[in-house]
Amino acid sequence: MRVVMSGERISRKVKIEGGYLNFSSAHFITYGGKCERLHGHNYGVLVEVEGSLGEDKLVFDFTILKRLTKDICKRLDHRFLLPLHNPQLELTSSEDNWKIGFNGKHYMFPREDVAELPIDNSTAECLAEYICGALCDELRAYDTSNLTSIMVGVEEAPTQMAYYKWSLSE
Ligand SMILES: Nc1nc2c(c(=O)[nH]1)N=C([C@H](O)[C@H](O)COP(=O)(O)OP(=O)(O)OP(=O)(O)O)CN2
Repeated sequence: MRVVMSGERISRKVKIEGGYLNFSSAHFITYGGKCERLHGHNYGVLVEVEGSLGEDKLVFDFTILKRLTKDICKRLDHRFLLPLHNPQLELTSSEDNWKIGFNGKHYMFPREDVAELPIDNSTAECLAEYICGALCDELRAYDTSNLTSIMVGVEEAPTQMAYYKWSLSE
């Protein structure tokens, strides 16, 4: 094993990307006082976890990380991504439906087709933050004492991606 010199810093990370780490969903965002038309994306997700080596010489088990992330993707797949906290949208729910209004335009979605998300807007940035939070909740069941950060990237298209990084310690 290599001797670490004083002042040297080692950093390690594991990354999962591709495969089933994706979801195909409908959405629109509000921005610049406007509301986009309803459309969809084939979103891709990547996760990077930084930290030191644990007892088994893993930063974190890829297999577990993939399964947890895949499960979160499944909850979003083939659904309309509803940002529950968007102040520009008028949201009305009934037992079976969500009605969404913006400046006199209205959409109605069956509840079962909707992913109700506690976010302000379904931008790639907010989706990355949501997925990161959901992943951190799931990771509570595991020993994460060696981890220093978790980053989630959400790709709307190969040309555009947003990241959210949560640092667990300095
Ligand atoms: N930083 C961000 N910018 C934009 C986001 C976002 O989430 N984060 N989202 C959008 C829209 O949702 C839009 O769907 C982006 O799609 P895009 O493919 O860019 O739309 P265009 O039709 O303009 O581009 P084409 O490449 O011609 O398809 C906007 N910005």
